[in-house]
This record gives sequence, structure tokens and C-alpha cells, in this order.
Amino acid sequence: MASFSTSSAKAGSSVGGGGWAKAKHQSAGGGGSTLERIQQIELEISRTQKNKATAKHLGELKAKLCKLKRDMLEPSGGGGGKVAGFEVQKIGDARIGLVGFPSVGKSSLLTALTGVQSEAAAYEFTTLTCIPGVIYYNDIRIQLLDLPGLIVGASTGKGRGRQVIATAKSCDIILMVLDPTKDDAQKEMLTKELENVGIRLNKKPPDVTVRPTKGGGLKFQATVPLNHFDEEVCATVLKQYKMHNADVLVREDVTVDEFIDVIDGNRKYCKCIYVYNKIDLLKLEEIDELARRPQSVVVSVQNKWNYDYLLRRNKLFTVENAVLLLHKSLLEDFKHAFVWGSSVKQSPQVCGKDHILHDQDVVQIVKLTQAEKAKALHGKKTGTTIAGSNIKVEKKKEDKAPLKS
Ligand SMILES: Nc1nc2c(ncn2[C@@H]2O[C@H](COP(=O)(O)OP(=O)(O)OP(=O)(O)O)[C@@H](O)[C@H]2O)c(=O)[nH]1
Ligand SMILES: [K+]
Ligand SMILES: [Mg+2]
Repeated sequence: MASFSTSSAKAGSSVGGGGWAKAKHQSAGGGGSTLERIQQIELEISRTQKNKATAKHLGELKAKLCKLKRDMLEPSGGGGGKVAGFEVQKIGDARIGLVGFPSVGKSSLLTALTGVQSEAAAYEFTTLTCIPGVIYYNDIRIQLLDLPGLIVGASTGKGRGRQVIATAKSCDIILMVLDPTKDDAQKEMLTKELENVGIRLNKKPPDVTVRPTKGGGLKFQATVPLNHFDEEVCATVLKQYKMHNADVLVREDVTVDEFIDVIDGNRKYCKCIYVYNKIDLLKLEEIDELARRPQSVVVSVQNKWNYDYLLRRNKLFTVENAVLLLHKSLLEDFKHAFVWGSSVKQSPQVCGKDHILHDQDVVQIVKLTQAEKAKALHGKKTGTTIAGSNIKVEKKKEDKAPLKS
């Protein structure tokens, strides 16, 4: 823990500070800057016992907190803006971001995987901008982004935190590079910094529908028993968002935080792989323990240990791969696909060939009709259902409801 706070002090001087956090954002209610209001509410939440009697109050506080955080991330005047060195054009079929504390070996990993020289050195904040590289895997072109080290407070603008996190939000996958000699707090702190800006790691969008209505108040329906959330808490949260009339349908046992995610919007659900680098510094049994953790890969860039496995874990599966899996010729007739599952914001969503699928996604391929084909020189509609990267393929003749795997 201590070493991370040292890093944070250093960041202010060596990186020059993010700037925008220094600007005071006056909150609508209450005194102090937005940052101070956020700290006050976070303190109140941590001091409030979590039980049925306080659920409503906590819901209200959490909704207020979310709104304040959003205000901070969308500063109205000054400080925000684009920073040179972070405007990297998106290329390829997918974008992977290397995120981690300083000096964990992000740049070393980028250089090792892509051949692009990104300066690596034994001091913190060697990397100050976004350095892109490209890797090819199973014909998929992946853009790999090396990023400056993150520090605690990054989401509030410390260091170049805001730019780093904004770039991370544009990624399809996050490789969280971790120091295997440090404890789990590093992973929790980084996850929190990313969560603060709406990035959700290895989670699915909550199965909740909220439809604003013109009148009639709140109509609340749950199809499963709810252990952390109820109609009263729902109403409190909605009130904070000035939503007094709405139909709410809850299809999973959500928490109030997950419900706020739905209401607040602008969340990014990203796959995250935890990469423990420098395992050459560990004993064999320690390596074994880390390697057994979920979504984790152990590597040593210095000793070139386990690269292949890392790439295999990152295997991406696009709609195009799904089409090719059925038949090459289908690609010529491809019009678009309907996708159901965690890779899309709305199920189903119309997607193109480059869309990256998640495990358990359901895909229905729509072919060009004869008329469309004739028109575009090159038509009929059939359905095909494919489930994500643990590939299961089923063929369907008609474009009916999708088959769920
Ligand atoms: N022992 C060991 N050292 C490594 C390994 N990989 C990288 N390093 C060293 O760790 C130091 C930091 O590496 P960088 O690649 O600069 O780390 P970074 O995460 O990009 O650092 P910042 O850009 O400063 O955030 C360098 O001295 C590397 O040589 C490894 O697998 N084992
Ligand atoms: K470094
Ligand atoms: Mg670096």
C-alpha cells in the first residue's frame, strides 16, 4: 500500500498533473467542490451500516455519488480536453489496453508482443503517452496499447489518470498488468479506479429494463426473488434522477449499485485478464497459486515465459469468424448480424462483421436478399446461431427467435 501512495506523490511532479482535477467543480447542492462532496458522501456510505433499515438512505447516497462522479468526468470548463499523445486512431478488429501501476512491465510486454519499441526502464513513469502496437492472432488484427502507469486517484485526474482511463474505456479487453510480489490490494485499487469512471470488469450488463412513462408513477416488477434491492429503494434512486414515472422490470438479483449502473448509463463492460509479470522473482509454489486464479495469466517478459498462453487467452472471436466457421461463401452474402448477449448494449443489436463476440453470445446472420444482391451486384435471409468463443454452432433455416445456448 505504502509504495502506491509514494507513486502518487511522484506523479504530480513528474507527469505534471492532470490539471482538470484542480479546477473546482461546484456541486449543485451543498458546499465545497465536487471532489469534496464525493469524499463526504463516500465517508457517509462507509460509516452507514448496511441493513434493511438503511437500504433506502444508502440508495439515495449512492445515486448522488454517481451523479457527482459523472459531473467530475464531464467538466464543463477547462482542464478536460484532449492531451497530445493519447489520440491514437483505432485500427484492427479489437483494441487491448495495458493497464497497471508504474513499472510493472507494461512497456516491456508491448515490445515483446508487438516488436514496437516502447521505452522500458527501472524508474516509474517511463511511459508518458499512449504507444500503439499490433499483434495478429488467428487472422485477427489486434491493436495493443501501452499506457502510462496508473496511480491511486487516477480517476480524479492524478497523473495522466484521466487520459489513461479514457483510453482504457475505448478498449475491448483490458490486460491488467500486476506485480506478483505485491498483495491483492493493487488489483482492488486499479479495479476501483476503473469503476469510478464506469468501466466494469468481467461483468455482464444487469438484466434490468427501465422504461420511462408519461404518468402512473413507478410500476415495479421482479421475475426473481430480490435480496439486495426492492421497490422502495428503486423509487428513491429514480427520484434522484428525476424519474417519477417508469416501468421497471428486474430479471436478476441486482444490487443497488448495479441498478444505478443501468440508470446512470455510459458504462463499459470489458473483459479483463490479470497478467502477473516478473514471475521470475517468485518461488514455484507462488507462481502456481497465481496461475490458478480465475482470468489470470503468469508471465515473465524478461525470461520469455508463457507468452503463447497469454495470446491464447486473448483469442478474440468476431462475427466474421463466426460466419467463416459456417461457410466461406456466406461472407459474400453477409448483410448484418443480430447479436444477443453481453457484447452488446441492447439484445438483439444489429452488428457488422468486425463486432467482437463474448462467450455465450447468440448470433443470427442475415443474408442479403436476391433483390438486394442484384442491386448491390451481389440476396435471401437465413438465420444461423453461433455461441461465443467457446464455439458452438447451430444452423437455422428461418429468421425466427434466436436459439440460446
Ligand atoms: N525481473 C523482471 N523484471 C522485468 C520483467 N519485465 C520487465 N521488467 C523490468 O521492470 C522495469 C519496468 O519495466 P517497464 O516496461 O518500463 O514498466 P512499465 O509498466 O511500462 O513502467 P511505466 O511506463 O513507468 O509505468 C524495467 O526495469 C524492466 O526491465 C520481468 O519479467 N522480470
Ligand atoms: K518503468
Ligand atoms: Mg511503460
